[in-house]
Amino acid sequence: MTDQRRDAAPASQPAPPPRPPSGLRPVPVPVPAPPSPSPSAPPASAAWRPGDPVGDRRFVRSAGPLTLERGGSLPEVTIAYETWGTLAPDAGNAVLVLHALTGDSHAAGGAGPGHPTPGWWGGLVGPGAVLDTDRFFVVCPNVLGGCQGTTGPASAASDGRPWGGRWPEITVGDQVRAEALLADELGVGRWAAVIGGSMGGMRALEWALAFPARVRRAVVIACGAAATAEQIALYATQLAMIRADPNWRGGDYHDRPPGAGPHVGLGLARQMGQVSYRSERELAHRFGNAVQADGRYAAASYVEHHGAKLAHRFDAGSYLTLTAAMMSQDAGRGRGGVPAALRACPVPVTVAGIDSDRLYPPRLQAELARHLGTELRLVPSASGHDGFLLETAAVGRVVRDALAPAATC
Ligand SMILES: CC(C)(COP(=O)(O)OP(=O)(O)OC[C@H]1O[C@@H](n2cnc3c(N)ncnc32)[C@H](O)[C@@H]1OP(=O)(O)O)[C@@H](O)C(=O)NCCC(=O)NCCS
Ligand SMILES: CC(=O)OCC[C@H](N)C(=O)O
Repeated sequence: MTDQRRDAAPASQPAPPPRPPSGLRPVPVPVPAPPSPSPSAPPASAAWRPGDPVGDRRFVRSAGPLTLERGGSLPEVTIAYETWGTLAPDAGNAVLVLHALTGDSHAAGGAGPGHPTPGWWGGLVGPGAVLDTDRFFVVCPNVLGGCQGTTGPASAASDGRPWGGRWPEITVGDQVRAEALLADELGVGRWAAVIGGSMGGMRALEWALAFPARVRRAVVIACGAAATAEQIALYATQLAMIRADPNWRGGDYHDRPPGAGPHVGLGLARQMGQVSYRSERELAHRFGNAVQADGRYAAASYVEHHGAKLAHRFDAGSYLTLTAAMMSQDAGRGRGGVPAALRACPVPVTVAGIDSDRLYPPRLQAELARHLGTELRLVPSASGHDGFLLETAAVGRVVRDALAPAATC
């Protein structure tokens, strides 16, 4: 596989001089850092076999093609994943944890080789934790279309060149069918639970609908049944920002020199996304209309920081294909519509939302809960949508309650 972060920002730029906030500042240049080879890609060595470890990650490769919902297929799919705990002989203790848009397989554990940051749900996974690894075998795969080891636009296609602009449109259903290949490989016939937030929640729901016999319980957090007009509008604008970057080149930039990718467009898309991930109240409280010593609005500086940070660690092609998959999310597609699909779901589903979430507002989880015939758990948080990552104690209680019946099954 190739370097999966070719859109990473170029090396050192001098800090711009302070200027008065005009609202018309030029496009910010991402914070400098030398692009490094992706720590997540499987070794290119011919000796590499599926399952061989890289850092804490392991990899499986599909035996054949993955047929895609929108047409076409991926001839071969590699899935990067991590596990914690021990799989019981009957495989009945396996729990699938699914990450959101820019997460990865590192749900728990410290930073280290292959992992620039600690696990994104570290408070929930571990010995004695809600997802008690003395009891459960926890599995977290990197999503199809991602850039942390699983096949995505930055990966090599059959001709050895990056997929780039040839990468096909994928859906949430395709992502889940790729994850089912991993379950097969691990020998997990039925998950004790499938759990996810945001884009991970969409996949947890899809697992329950597409593979009900393989899911004992699902926990669906901070998402809806189908993309809303506002989400589509926000996402479409973010995709346009990436495509408007001249370095996007129709998606064919992965074999260009490091730093020559569309990191400006990706950073702008993340800036916009970042606003939607947090609550208006939180931004007002944290930043108000304060101007920093460098002359920038604190709120602008904050989103620029997040845009720059993502441009260093994520692939623009992955951001685009994953965002497009969320835009096309519709749990009722091919199932007679959302109400019918949810009413027919035989899997017990726990539905939770973040009370200040403006991107996936609680009305969406209320709709899910109503049609699924379950109650809605609302997590109080000032942090908006990102509350599913930040409110680990409250989210942990939701997961703990959902898993309680598993002890007696
Ligand atoms: C988990 C997550 C929601 C963080 O939320 P958080 O802790 O509330 O963080 P905040 O929104 O307060 O942002 C903090 C950052 O903004 C910076 N910041 C705050 N105010 C700022 C300002 N006025 N100007 C510039 N930067 C500012 C902080 O310095 C900090 O920088 P750092 O993250 O580089 O240390 C976020 O990291 C995320 O979305 N992660 C993606 C999911 C994930 O974990 N992926 C795995 C990564 S491999
Ligand atoms: C829509 C979605 O998956 O949002 C996730 C936001 C989170 N901060 C992330 O970067 O993954």
